[in-house]
Amino acid sequence: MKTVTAAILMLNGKILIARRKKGDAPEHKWEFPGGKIEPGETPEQCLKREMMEEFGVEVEVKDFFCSAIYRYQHIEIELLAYHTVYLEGEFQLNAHAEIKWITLEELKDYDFAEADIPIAHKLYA
Ligand SMILES: Nc1nc2c([nH]c(=O)n2[C@H]2C[C@H](O)[C@@H](COP(=O)(O)OP(=O)(O)OP(=O)(O)O)O2)c(=O)[nH]1
Ligand SMILES: [Mg+2]
Repeated sequence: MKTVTAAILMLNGKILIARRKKGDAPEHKWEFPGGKIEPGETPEQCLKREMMEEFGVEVEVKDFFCSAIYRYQHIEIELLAYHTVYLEGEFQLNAHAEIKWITLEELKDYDFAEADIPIAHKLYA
């Protein structure tokens, strides 16, 4: 099982969501950005690194929010979601098709990766 981190990033009352690229399974789905933990990394270090790699922004990783385990056809992942705070940097799209800032109410209108659905529900509840 792969452990994957995901960022819950709120700014000005909106939450960041990112759409996966074509060819990047689960392709075209929306997610809370992040990525796989590398050897020797804490989840917090991983998420800070991923936000820099994927968007060129600095974040501070705060409290753990929730986790979800999901088995895709080729990979089983444990997704660890953390609250994060934006620190600095202009958002660049280094790894995603697009990003959006949406209200929590709007989460239900987006087609999220299966593993993210419980996280989105918990945020909206
Ligand atoms: N980061 C992230 N990955 C997710 C989410 N939901 C979900 O199913 N995944 C899956 C997709 C992948 O199978 C796996 C990790 O994806 P990833 O593509 O972000 O990994 P990574 O940034 O480390 O990228 P790479 O080095 O593997 O290219 O977790 C999510 O909300 N955030
Ligand atoms: Mg990623």
